[in-house]
Amino acid sequence: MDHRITIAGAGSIGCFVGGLAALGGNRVTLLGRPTLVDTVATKGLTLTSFEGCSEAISSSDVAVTADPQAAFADASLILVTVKSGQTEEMGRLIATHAPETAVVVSLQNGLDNAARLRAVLPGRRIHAGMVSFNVLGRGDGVFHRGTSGPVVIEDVGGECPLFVAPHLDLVCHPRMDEVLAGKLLYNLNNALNALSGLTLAEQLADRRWRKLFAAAQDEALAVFRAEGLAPWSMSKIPVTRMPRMLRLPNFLFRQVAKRGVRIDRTARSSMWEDLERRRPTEIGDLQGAIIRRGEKLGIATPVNRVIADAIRAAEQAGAGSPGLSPDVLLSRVS
Ligand SMILES: NC(=O)C1=CN([C@@H]2O[C@H](COP(=O)(O)OP(=O)(O)OC[C@H]3O[C@@H](n4cnc5c(N)ncnc54)[C@H](OP(=O)(O)O)[C@@H]3O)[C@@H](O)[C@H]2O)C=CC1
Ligand SMILES: CC(C)(CO)C(=O)C(=O)O
Repeated sequence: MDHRITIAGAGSIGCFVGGLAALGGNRVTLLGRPTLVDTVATKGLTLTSFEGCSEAISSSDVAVTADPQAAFADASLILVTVKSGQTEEMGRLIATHAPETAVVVSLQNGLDNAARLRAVLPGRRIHAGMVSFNVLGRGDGVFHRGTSGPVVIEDVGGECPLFVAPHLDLVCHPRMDEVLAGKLLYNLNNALNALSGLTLAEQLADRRWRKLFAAAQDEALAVFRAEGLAPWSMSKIPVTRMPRMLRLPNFLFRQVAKRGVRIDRTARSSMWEDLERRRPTEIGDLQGAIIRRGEKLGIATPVNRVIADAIRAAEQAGAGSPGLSPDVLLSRVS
């Protein structure tokens, strides 16, 4: 079915998913900041991918505006793609401007963005969602996908708002708490990648960074286990086995990693981009979620705390990625 889709917060994920949805025949409107509006209105979008594909979407095939009233007026499906810190604000814009019948899907990282939307949009149809792949903006309306994986949308009582979008693998799942817990386990590396200043491929090639990532995952897995939550695996490698895999020596890790998420040479975490652009990061919704849940359960999370503190220091310094050595963090956790 063709939808009238509004992208609520057009940045990396919003432009990529929205652009492909436009290519799939949906009527798409991007709600974005004025600079993005100017760029897309003049240059359209160019979407490239680690698989080598490249799609151009002309400005006549996708509407773009900074005006929430115009963006939401006749939406049938709203994809929320703002950072977690802006969820409530975007929810309130939806409450004011969007038809009651519009279905809302959160395509954000973190565990509870759909719940936050439900709190500001009572009575509306809200679905959690999860984008497993990475997208970075390259300027001039170009957005590049650097890793593999599906988009997962919550099946609520047999209803799941799928839409046509070439190149996207869209799937439904009834247990988004498990899917989002599985994604959070990957996202625990966002901060490490941002602190390293390296590409994901360079950073994960270094066993010292992988040991930090594994230790952060161990803490999160202990929290999820205590909560009775079984995290979903995004790749053929069961997510519960990832800490062991990450600790392998380089030559073995390289072999096993071939079965996991595919990563191209340019990909970096969205948190790296946040630091570089001097924007607040989502650390409170990633490491922070594990720290808070651990506190409630009496489970210690010292590694995630060290990582979160380092990100907060980098945010305050406002100088982009600090380009830390993993040894600095390892000395703080041991
Ligand atoms: N990038 C990635 O690879 C991935 C990201 N995600 C998740 O997806 C979500 C979105 O991330 P990402 O796409 O990177 O974020 P971006 O910051 O690139 O995109 C969000 C955009 O929305 C804009 N925005 C916020 N509020 C408004 C508003 N009221 N009106 C118009 N524009 C607005 C923001 O502008 P401004 O910055 O000025 O506020 C920003 O440009 C996050 O939760 C992230 O964790 C998930 C998987 C991968
Ligand atoms: C890198 C990736 C795909 C997984 O951690 C991500 O979600 C992000 O950059 O925010």
